[in-house]
Amino acid sequence: MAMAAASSSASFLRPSVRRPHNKPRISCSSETLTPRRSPDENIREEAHRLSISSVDPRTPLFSAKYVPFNASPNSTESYSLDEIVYRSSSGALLDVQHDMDALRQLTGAQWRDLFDSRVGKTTWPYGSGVWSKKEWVLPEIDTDDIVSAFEGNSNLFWAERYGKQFLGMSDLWVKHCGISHTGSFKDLGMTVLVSQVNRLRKLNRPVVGVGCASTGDTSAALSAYCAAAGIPSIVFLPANKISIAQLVQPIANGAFVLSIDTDFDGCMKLIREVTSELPIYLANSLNSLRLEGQKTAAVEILQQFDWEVPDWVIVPGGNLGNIYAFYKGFKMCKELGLVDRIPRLVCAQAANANPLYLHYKSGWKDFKAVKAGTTFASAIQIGDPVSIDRAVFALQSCDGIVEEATEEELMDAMAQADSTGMFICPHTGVALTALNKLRNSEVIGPADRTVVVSTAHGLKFTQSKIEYHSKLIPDMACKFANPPVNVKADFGSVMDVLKNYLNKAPRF
Ligand SMILES: Cc1ncc(COP(=O)(O)O)c(C=O)c1O
Ligand SMILES: N[C@@H](CCOP(=O)(O)O)C(=O)O
Repeated sequence: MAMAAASSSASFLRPSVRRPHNKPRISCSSETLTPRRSPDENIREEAHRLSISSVDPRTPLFSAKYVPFNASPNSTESYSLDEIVYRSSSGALLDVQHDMDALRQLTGAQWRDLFDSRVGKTTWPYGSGVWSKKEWVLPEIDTDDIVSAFEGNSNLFWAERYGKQFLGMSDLWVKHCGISHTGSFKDLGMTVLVSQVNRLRKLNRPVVGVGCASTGDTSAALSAYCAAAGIPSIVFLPANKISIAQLVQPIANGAFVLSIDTDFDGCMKLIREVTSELPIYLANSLNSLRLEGQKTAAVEILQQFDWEVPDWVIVPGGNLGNIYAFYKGFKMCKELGLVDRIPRLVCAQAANANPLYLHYKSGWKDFKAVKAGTTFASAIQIGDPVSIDRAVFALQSCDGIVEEATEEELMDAMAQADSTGMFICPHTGVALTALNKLRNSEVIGPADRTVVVSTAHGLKFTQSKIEYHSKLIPDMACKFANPPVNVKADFGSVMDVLKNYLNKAPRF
C-alpha cells in the first residue's frame, strides 16, 4: 500500500525523481551493475534528462510567493519570489507562502514516502536534505540554478549517556545541524538564498553581489555558497567579536570582508542601509527565503523518528529566524497531514544577550531591544533580533517557553556534554542549560522525547574550550575542567601519574 502511494505521488511531481523505465539504476539480475549515467554526463545533466523524460501533463505547478508576515486574511499584498523585496509595504517582515491547496493534492502518506525515497541518494538536487523537500522550499526554481553542497541530512544523535547521567532522561537526542558543509545550520538556508540569487542573475536582475552582517556562521555559509556559484559576497563582521575559525572562513572563500568597529546589531543596521542603496542582495534571515531552507531541519527530525513527533525541541536563539523556521517546518507537516501534532518549542538565550527571554518573562508585553553583552556563545550575541515578531508568533502558537543561561551554566553544560563524547558549541551549551532547568522544574519529564538542536560545530569554538579547560576564565570555577598533566619524560614519573589517576578515576 505504501509503495503504491509512493509511486503514484512521484508521478504527480515535476521534476520527478523517477528514472526512465528502461534504465534501472542497478541491474540486480546479472553480475554486472549498469551505471545510471554515462561517464560524459554529470549529475545535473542526468537530473535534466530524468525530469524531461518523466513530465506528466497532470503535474500540478507548486508555487510560492512573499506575503506580509502574519497578515490579516483580507490582505492581498504579495510579491513574486523573483522580486527583490525584504519588507512589506508597511515595513513588516515577509513570509514565503506556499500554495497549500496544490500541495494538498498529495496525501501526508504520499509526501512522507516521497521524502523518504530521496534520502541517502546523489540524485541532483534531492541528495540534499533541503532540496529533497524542494516542492516545499522553492518549488519553481529550475534544478540547473540550484547551488547545493548536499547539506542537511544531519545526524540525530541519541545522547544516551548525557541524558541518563546528567538529566535522568532516556529519550534525549541532539540534532547536529552544525556537522555540515560550513559547520553550522546556516547552510540549510544559504543554499536556498544563493540558488535564488543565481536564478535572479540569470534573469538579469540587478544583483552584483550578496551581503550579510554576521556573528560568524552566516558569513561562512554565504561566502562558501557564493564562491561555489562564482557570485561575489560581502560580509560585515563586528571587529574582535567572532572566533578566529569563523573569521577565516569568509576570508578563505574569497569574500570581501569588512571588520567593523561595532557589534552585530551595528553591522546589521549598516548592511540594511547599504543593501537598500546598492544592488547587493541581503542574505540575513530578515530575508525570508533563508527560513525556507532552515525549516527542513524540522521535517528531517520527524523523518528520522519515522514521523513520530517529539515532545520538545530546544533551539538556541539570537537573531531569532531559526526558532520560527522550526515552527514553520513542523506546522507544514501537520497541515499537510504528515503528522498529527507539533512539538513544544523552547528558545534558549544567553543571559548576556536575552531580549526574547525578558520579553517572555514580561508576559509578552512591549518588546525592548537590549545592548548585548559579551558571551562565549558569541554567535548569539544579539540585542535587537530582526525576527522578533516571527519568534513570538512561533512560541505563542506552540505553547513554547524561553529560557536563559549564564556564562558559567552554558560553559559547564558544554563541558559536561563534551565529556560524554560530543564536541558541541557554546550555543548548544545554552540549549542544554535550558533543558537542565526545565528538567529540574519538572516541566520536561524523564521520558519526554526531547531534541536539542546543536547549531554549530564545536571546532569553531576551540578557544573557549581551551580557556575553560585551562581554568583561565575570570570568576568561573570551571568545575568540569580537564587540563592536561605535565609530566617528566621518565618511566617512574609517568607511572606515578598514571597510578594516581587510576586510583581516583571514575568507574564508567
Ligand atoms: C551557532 C548559532 N547558533 C544559534 C544561532 C541563532 O540563530 P537565530 O539567529 O536564527 O536565532 C546562530 C545565529 O544567530 C548561530 O550562529
Ligand atoms: N548568528 C548569525 C547572526 C545573523 O543571523 P541571520 O540568521 O539573521 O543571518 C551569524 O552567524 O551571523
